[in-house]
Amino acid sequence: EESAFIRHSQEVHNLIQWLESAGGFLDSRVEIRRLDPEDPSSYFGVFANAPIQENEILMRIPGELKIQIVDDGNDWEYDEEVCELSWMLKAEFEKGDKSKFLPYINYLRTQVEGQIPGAWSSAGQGLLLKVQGGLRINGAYEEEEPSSIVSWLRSYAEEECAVGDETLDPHFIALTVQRGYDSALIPIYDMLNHSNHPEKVNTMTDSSLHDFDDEFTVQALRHLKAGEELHYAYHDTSSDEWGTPEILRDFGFVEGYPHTFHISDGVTIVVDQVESDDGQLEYVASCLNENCPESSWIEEKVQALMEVEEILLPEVAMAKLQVPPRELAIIKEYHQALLVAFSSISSKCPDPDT
Ligand SMILES: C[S@@+](CC[C@H](N)C(=O)[O-])C[C@H]1O[C@@H](n2cnc3c(N)ncnc32)[C@H](O)[C@@H]1O
Repeated sequence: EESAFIRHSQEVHNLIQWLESAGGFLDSRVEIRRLDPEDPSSYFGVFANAPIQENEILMRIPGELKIQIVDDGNDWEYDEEVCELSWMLKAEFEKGDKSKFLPYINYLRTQVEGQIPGAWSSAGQGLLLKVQGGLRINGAYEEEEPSSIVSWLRSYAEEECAVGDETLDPHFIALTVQRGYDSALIPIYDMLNHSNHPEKVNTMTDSSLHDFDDEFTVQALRHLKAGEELHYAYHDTSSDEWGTPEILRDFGFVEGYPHTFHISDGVTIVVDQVESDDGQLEYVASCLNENCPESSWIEEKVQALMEVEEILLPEVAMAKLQVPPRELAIIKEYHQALLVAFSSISSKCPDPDT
């Protein structure tokens, strides 16, 4: 009993009941549970617990369950959407039991603060900035300062989303960015985790995604095996400028391979991990359109990352910098991802002196 409770959580149970009572649907072969059912601190994901055929409907979310910005016929800018949706979320939190999204709000209340770099401790933010160095970060429309990987949230809270003198609690902005889909927060669907690995992306949504108020349908992209986790790609890394650093900024984790780094206009490094003939895992890096950065640039980056590793990581290990363990683990993963990317691409980069 106890373990079933930890596995599913009361909040998730209530969420599914709410979905069904509103005329929505979640296939009984689809289970929402913690990644590690035995660990009550692990996060949630969505799994197929029996085989499912290609194209079968996995879930249907009625339009009225979505928290969605009002379609006023205007083309909203990205930051306007994020701010508007975040204010709407705050309003629902403040309605208490009177929110018509109560089961959803109660689930979101379980989400702790500090999940994304913008909400990390200042020690964690400082260390991440050292790892990031001058590496490019993209916004919705243009390049941002590399430091915006941590500073954007505060800037949204105090500037972009402020209304007059009233600033917005950054936690609502973080929740919206981590879980929102364009102009909407979509309960249940937002329990799916991210992957951009071609073999792991296994769900698709219908075109009603961008239609206001419409019901929202998720289908199996291919045959699903029992036990498989359901994923979709939070960003189409081939068509927009969101790569591994931007996923870290917005969602608070280092994605699995393949990794993508948009390092300057028209220059993108993609790194994949593949199994070689003798069964070993190895990294294969390439530059999109064979547009590679200069070798001196790569050398500089590798050098800077080695310095961070040699000087900072042991220091942090001695707890001098007091970076919380969860943040440190993510920073180390990111550091490693960058080092792998730059050292594996270097042999393919032109040396201007030759
Ligand atoms: C839309 S929610 C997905 C549901 C979430 N895991 C939960 O427990 O409610 C997005 C958040 O889930 C986590 N997440 C999603 N995909 C992940 C992945 N591939 N690895 C690690 N964390 C991931 C991140 O915290 C992210 O900000």
